[in-house]
Amino acid sequence: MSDLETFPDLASRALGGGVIHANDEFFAAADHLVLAEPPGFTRATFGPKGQVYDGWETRRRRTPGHDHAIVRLGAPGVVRGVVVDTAHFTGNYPTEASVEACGAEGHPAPDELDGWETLVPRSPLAGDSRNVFPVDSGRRYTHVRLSIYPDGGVARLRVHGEPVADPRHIPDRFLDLAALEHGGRIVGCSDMFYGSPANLLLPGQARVMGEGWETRRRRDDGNDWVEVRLAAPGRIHLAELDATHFKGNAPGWASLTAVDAAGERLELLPRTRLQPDTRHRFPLTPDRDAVNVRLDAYPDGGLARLRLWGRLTPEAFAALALRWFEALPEAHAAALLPGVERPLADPAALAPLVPALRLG
Ligand SMILES: NC(=O)NC(NC(N)=O)C(=O)[O-]
Repeated sequence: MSDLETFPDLASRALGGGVIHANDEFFAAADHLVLAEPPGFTRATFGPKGQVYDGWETRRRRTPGHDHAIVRLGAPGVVRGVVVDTAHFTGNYPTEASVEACGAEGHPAPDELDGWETLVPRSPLAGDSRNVFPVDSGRRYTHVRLSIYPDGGVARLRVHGEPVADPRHIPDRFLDLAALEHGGRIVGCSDMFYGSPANLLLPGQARVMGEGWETRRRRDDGNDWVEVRLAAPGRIHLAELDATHFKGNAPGWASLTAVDAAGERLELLPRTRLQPDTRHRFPLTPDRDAVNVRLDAYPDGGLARLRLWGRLTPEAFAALALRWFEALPEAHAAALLPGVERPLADPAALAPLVPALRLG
């Protein structure tokens, strides 16, 4: 895994990303760009329009110009890099591509988006390849626009980055502190033989076993584990250990251990029996706030999702609100709080936008 791929794909359908516009989809629908699974290909498979591709493919241009598609990110955030994957496009890949992004308020239609900023300038592409472009912007974007020159096919567009949660979507400072879309992430794991632990933190329910975290069969006396860095420090009140789809391979037992800001360990859930194919909920009453949580699975097995519902400390909520506002693109920040200078000296300046800051 490259360094870039340790950041989640903000555009992925698995996080709720979607293609909201493409000027041409003659050969293959742009919706394929954000599918989580790697692109496939079956040679000499022809539909009514031509060869079937698992990607976005436009017709051969006979007029000047270029083609483009717009993706709404599943989790808005700071982009660290983009992968324009031309897998299986050999005689029909675009010779160049560029990527722009913007930050929008609310739920805009494609033609209402503006303030596009360049993430990747017009750059050459290789065919049947992962074309990797590091991005150094620091801004929080909600949409990206892929332009291809002059036309052709792209299998996937990966937009790796750090999700930045909107504090206005966190009522009463209560949220799933482990969720990828809020900024939770995996920082350690004993085994990911059959499935990535990052799947545990995705939204929604897994459709099949392959959408969860699964280890190989253990043949020693140890046990498997995964460690989560919470989106921000908070008090966990409900843990959800979802073993849905794991019927012959759910862990027999599980425990949860938190680490607080001082590095002290805190037992959240003692070793507890699990049932196969079951969504377990455990109300918790810890006396301290957590920063990291380790899930131990005994002895091995798989889980579909891990949710750690809890309340952010007032300081953590203020820090999260500040991070969000400081990362907004210039025009977006100015539209929300006209005349306010950044960096903000005090997060209280955000109270007109984020009333929960007043509750302290
Ligand atoms: N063999 C092809 O892939 N041809 C064409 N594309 C499709 N999808 O048939 C083309 O013109 O790029």
